[in-house]
Amino acid sequence: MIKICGLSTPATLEAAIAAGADMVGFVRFPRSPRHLELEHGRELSALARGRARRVLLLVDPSDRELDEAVAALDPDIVQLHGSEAPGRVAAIQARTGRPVMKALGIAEAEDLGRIAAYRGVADGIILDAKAPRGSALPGGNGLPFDWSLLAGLDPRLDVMLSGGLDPANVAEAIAATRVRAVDVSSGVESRPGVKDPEKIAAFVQAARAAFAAAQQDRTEP
Ligand SMILES: O=C(O)c1ccccc1NCC(=O)[C@H](O)[C@H](O)COP(=O)(O)O
Repeated sequence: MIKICGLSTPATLEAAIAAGADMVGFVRFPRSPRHLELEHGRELSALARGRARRVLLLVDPSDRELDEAVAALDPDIVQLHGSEAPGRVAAIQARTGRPVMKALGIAEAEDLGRIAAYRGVADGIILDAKAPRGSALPGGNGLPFDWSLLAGLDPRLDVMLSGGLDPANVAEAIAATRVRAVDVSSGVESRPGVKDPEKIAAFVQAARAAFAAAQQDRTEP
């Protein structure tokens, strides 16, 4: 699974789909350079319908914000990138009728302990770099975390790796962590909020090759 997050123009959305992205992410967070107004989000999401899984990213949404955004973007998946507790994740699943992925910020080994509370509740877990103190954004900061922290993770736990990935490091990240899903935003941009079609294509190509190599390693006797 490859997710390109923070898409905000038809051209870059088309570039992500043409490159073979499995998921495309749309951000609703007013402080973000990737924030989409509802009508803009509705148009972009409609372009991707049936071509890639559309992920609506929200941060601690109220029920009203949730309802408005889901009605406009009609996402296939909701991604929660704030401090939503497991009970709120379950409530959002029930309210929207959509699968919910929960992002958890990771900086040190003990942060991985939070996975247990969401396992069996969230439909997917994204491990992202914890936002630096004082950062305006809870995600999308272009910062990696220490991938070696994932060495002890239960291999049956399918997580999506995020944070500071780019076309040059995604293969190393996949080889180091053995994840089967990756997520990128800043690493395929020319500046904050501006996606670069060439970087998107390079990222998807590098990730696909690395997934294929990892799969071969798993199946070889
Ligand atoms: O991308 C944003 O602007 C954003 C804003 C608020 C919450 C989350 C946000 N992005 C989350 C993502 O899904 C990113 O893809 C993820 O954090 C990785 O970002 P990056 O390190 O920039 O690749």
